[in-house]
Amino acid sequence: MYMNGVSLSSLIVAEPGQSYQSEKLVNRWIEVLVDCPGGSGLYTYRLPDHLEVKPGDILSVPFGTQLLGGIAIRFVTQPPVDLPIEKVRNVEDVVSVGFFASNYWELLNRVASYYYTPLIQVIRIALPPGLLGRSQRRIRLPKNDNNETNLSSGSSSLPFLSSAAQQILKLLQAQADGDYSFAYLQRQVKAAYQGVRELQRRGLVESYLEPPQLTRPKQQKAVIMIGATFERDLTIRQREVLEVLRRRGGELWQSELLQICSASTSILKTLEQKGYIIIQEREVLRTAAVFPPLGDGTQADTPAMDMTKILTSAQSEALGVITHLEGCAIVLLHGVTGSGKTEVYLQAISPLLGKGKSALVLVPEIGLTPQLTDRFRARFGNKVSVYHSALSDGERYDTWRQMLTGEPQVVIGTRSAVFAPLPNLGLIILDEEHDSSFKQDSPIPTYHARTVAGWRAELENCPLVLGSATPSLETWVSVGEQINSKSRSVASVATQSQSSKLEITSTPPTHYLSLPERVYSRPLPPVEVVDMRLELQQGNRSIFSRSLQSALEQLLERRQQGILFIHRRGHSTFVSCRSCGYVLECPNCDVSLSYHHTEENAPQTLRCHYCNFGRSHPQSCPECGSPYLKFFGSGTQRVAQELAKQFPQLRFIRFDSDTTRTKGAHRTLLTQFVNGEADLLVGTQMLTKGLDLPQVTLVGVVAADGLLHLSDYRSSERALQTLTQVAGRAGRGEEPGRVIVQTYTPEHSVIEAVQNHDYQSFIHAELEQRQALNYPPYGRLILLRLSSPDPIQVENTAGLIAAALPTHEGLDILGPAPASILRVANRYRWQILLKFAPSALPQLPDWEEVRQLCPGSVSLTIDVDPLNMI
Ligand SMILES: Nc1ncnc2c1ncn2[C@@H]1O[C@H](COP(=O)(O)OP(=O)(O)OP(=O)(O)O)[C@@H](O)[C@H]1O
Ligand SMILES: [Zn+2]
Ligand SMILES: [Zn+2]
Repeated sequence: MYMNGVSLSSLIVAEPGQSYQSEKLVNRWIEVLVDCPGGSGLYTYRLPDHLEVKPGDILSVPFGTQLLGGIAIRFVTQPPVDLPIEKVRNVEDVVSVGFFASNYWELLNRVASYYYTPLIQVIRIALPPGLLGRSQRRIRLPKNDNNETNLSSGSSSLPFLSSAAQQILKLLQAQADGDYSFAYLQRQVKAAYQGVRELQRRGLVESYLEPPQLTRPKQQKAVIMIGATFERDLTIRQREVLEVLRRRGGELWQSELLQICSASTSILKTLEQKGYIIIQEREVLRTAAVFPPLGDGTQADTPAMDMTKILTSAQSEALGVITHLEGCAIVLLHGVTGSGKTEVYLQAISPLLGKGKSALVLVPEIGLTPQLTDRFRARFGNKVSVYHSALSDGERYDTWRQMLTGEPQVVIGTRSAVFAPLPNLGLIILDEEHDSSFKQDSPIPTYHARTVAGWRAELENCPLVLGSATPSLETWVSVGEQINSKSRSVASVATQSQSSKLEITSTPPTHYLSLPERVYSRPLPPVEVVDMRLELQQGNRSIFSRSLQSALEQLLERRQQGILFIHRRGHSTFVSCRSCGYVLECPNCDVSLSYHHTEENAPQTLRCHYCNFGRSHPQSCPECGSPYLKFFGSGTQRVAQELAKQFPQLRFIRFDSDTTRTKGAHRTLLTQFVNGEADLLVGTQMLTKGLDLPQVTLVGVVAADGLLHLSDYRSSERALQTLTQVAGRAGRGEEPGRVIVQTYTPEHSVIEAVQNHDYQSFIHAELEQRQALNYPPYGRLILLRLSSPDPIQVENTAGLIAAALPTHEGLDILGPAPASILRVANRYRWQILLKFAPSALPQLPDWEEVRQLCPGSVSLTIDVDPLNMI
């Protein structure tokens, strides 16, 4: 397999065939993963005697009328019962031995076994779609040491070869590169298959799998401004568009410009005709569509101005530890919000690239990445690529190939990027490691990128850095606990001036590194808690407390910017009738519908946040006909409406999954905000994840209560993380910040911890509770999720399974119980929770047997270490 003139197989195969799981060649049946349009899956083939195959090899197999590439997955003792033996076809050949580097193959196997998932499902997430189907088997003359095609051996014909072999050799020698597709040779030469085998045996030719050619580079329209004066012939609208373009330096992608201005292409055509702009097709590397940098260049790091920063002493101490690590180690970088963790990452990666190594940077959500990607790109230029599931197949494929070149590079991606096939990995960074989006709930494997990253670091023998201002309790216990119990006597970590570290000698070694202060010793913002019960008692019926109202007014006066955090998107969480109390519900799920009202003239809709069912908002109650329908609970839209009513001069941008649905929307909205086109950013969870906007001085939490009262054992931890993170967006620049948290339960321990910036005391109290109840990080959980369109069958099956589970000490079986929302998308859901001490693991049931208890209509997902219990 060759790409860019480099042998792919030599890159990704460390030691071909050495440490694959040793499955003995006792069976003649093998399951092969075939992946092409029209047929994707695991198929059973017969192994001819003369072929030696190991799992992980690339084979060529007949499929319909084609010959396709496939990955050997595992040997089986017999073909599936429904497949008559005479119908089983033979593996045609081995194309590439050890396609996967052995440690990568080992990683996939570990994921499969820990998450009780068939290996094929794991390979599926690791490989870009359609890889095998699009690849082509080729035959070539071997290269000599100078990488030139070795033609000498065959300049005269070799009499001991069969005629097919001679003909093939002749064809290859006549061709400049000595290289043909196997399909071509088969058309040209009779018995080409035997001929090729014969030549391969004698080492006269090689067989390899060539991935598809890069599809035509993607072209995208760019708008370029020409001429600087605006004449009278312009409408106001046209002038606006030009103004935006000018403010952005005179060049923008057309799609982006249209999005910012909410304009149509016709306006650009007119401007082009009038000679103000030109529209040009430009080539974009699909992996690198990040032009232009966020903002006007004064806020974000841009190539022109980005410089390695002089580190604070805590940063440089942390960096020193990280850069001196040898081999595998797990590092918790616990830095308060705005302490400059990203700068540590950047400087830790920099020397690696020089040594020919690559780095993997995992982030929670793609909404976060425009800023982070810009920073990395500013530092490392085109060595940076982005890999996440929202990429198109083509983009994913390009990036995947780019990684396999082995060039030292930095890959930034979301959880699935933990499988990015980077050879020569020197460092893995998992930023905002506490974030639950690193966990996949479905489909299987229900992996946690942090767990997989730990294995990967071990197998690649490189460090893993887990960064957070609010570390997860899991990480805290595995890395930070010891240092923490020591420093508990220290008054408060925030007053420690030096970073502290501790090495715990276990395998792999762990390090706790702390950045207890913000850069330039900027203070963490004071947090004011407002008791909304008192507001109401004192006659304030607005959703904004008096305190928040005056802060918003101040914001306007001082021309500063702020963020308003709301727990939910949409307008209201439910709509009900004032006359009869009827609540509008989703016909498919057991939840109420949320009211959505997107724009001035858009139709008002009711939407289900679980299955996305939508309907128009009724004029009157479907039950009693009363016209008085009332909205309860406030989402982002409602808050936006209230803002518009109470603060008409305040310009705001809504930042939630409703407004960031289109590609590039995150970037566009943030750019507008950075450029001062709005005073306030109003949004959900998305705001909490790593945004670095120095001009933000005010953060308001409209209602903390929605976060506090979720019914699972992690809700306090999660609430504190979210609130601390959102509070941490304030006061990151020169102006000090302030935070206002509105709540009906100001005495809640989470609220107190946010107010005092005291994460550690909270952790201790929380850990004690977890330990008492044997919840993670002390005990382990496995959640069996059952669902079916048939309510009776799923309940019965849940009962059957629960009864069949082994009972022994140390294994608690909770349930079966209906899920907290029984029906979603017309499927009824039941669950069984297994809780056990890690040592109980070997006595877990045989999941295959458990699966057999499920009738066809009931599906079972085994969620290992579940985070989301709904
Ligand atoms: N040594 C330094 N000197 C000056 N500025 C710095 C330094 N280190 C980082 N910064 C700047 O401080 C700001 C905050 O840094 P960064 O975004 O990395 O914080 P963080 O620790 O990741 O915060 P959070 O956890 O809240 O996302 C950034 O604008 C960054 O450019
Ligand atoms: Zn009614
Ligand atoms: Zn629904």
